[in-house]
Amino acid sequence: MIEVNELTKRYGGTTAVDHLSFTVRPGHVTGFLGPNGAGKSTTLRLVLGLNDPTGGSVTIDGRRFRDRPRGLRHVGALLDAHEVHGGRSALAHLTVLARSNRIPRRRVDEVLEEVGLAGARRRRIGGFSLGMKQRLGIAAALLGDPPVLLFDEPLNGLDPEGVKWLRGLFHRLAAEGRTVLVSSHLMSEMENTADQLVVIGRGTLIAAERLTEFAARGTRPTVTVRTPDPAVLTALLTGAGAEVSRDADSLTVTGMDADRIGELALRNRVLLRELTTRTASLEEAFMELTADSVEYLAGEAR
Ligand SMILES: Nc1ncnc2c1ncn2[C@@H]1O[C@H](COP(=O)(O)OP(=O)(O)OP(=O)(O)O)[C@@H](O)[C@H]1O
Repeated sequence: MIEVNELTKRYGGTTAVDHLSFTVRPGHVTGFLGPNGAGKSTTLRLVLGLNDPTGGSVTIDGRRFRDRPRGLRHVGALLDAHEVHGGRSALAHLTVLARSNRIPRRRVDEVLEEVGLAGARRRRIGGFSLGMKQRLGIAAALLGDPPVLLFDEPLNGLDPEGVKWLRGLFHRLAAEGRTVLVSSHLMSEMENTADQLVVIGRGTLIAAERLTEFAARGTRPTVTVRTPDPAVLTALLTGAGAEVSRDADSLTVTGMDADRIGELALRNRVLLRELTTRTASLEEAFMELTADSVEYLAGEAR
């Protein structure tokens, strides 16, 4: 279990992580989501003890990561796929890691096979594509067969087949009872990957719940109605407790379902030309929830 407690990290005047608290449990794939600059990478570095917090604490199974001997056997992490020695082969890179963590040599062959790099094991990493580097980073994370795994934007650079494979791997690792934390800035990437979510914005917690709970809360359906009598229908709907926004002959209604809108219209002899229920996508719900914490907006002053 990873416990993040009132974690804070400041860089000069920038507060990257701000009194952040959440728990990541074993047996689940937990998606760690937030827009660019939300503080995801900083948090993962603090979990791994690569940086010191300004305040608060992080523990893994009750202990700080750096207090553990042979770290890779307890926590495996992919942080930055480019942080590898380009002159080495995949085989040499993993062998060095295995030796320094006292991991048996046979694990190197097993993880190379697992991530699909067995055929490229003797090639220089410098010539690897981004997707291949991601696979190598995943191999390194798996090397110590650890119960806790952290992945920072692991789907970056993978082709659709690679994404499918990695999702399957995450599910298997979680089903084996491991703790799996996967960061992304795209809800669409997490939709079929994670079953738990931790959402942050500007270094603070926005949501920590099951994906299904997030979906139920964030994707309130709206109904689009077109009518030649928009003013009359708007008055009827708002009178019955719905929220209505109007654009010419088209109304967008929340807080009332299509069946009830249809009944109200019929009873009051208002002609309808369209009655469409629309459920916002998870991605839209995520964007709405994090809108206030997006740091860089293209072409728009905030
Ligand atoms: N070493 C550093 N020195 C100064 N500021 C930093 C440093 N590392 C991170 N920051 C700042 O902290 C904030 C959070 O950055 P972080 O990389 O953790 O976000 P992120 O959620 O991982 O974003 P992304 O999705 O873009 O990778 C940003 O404003 C960033 O500029």
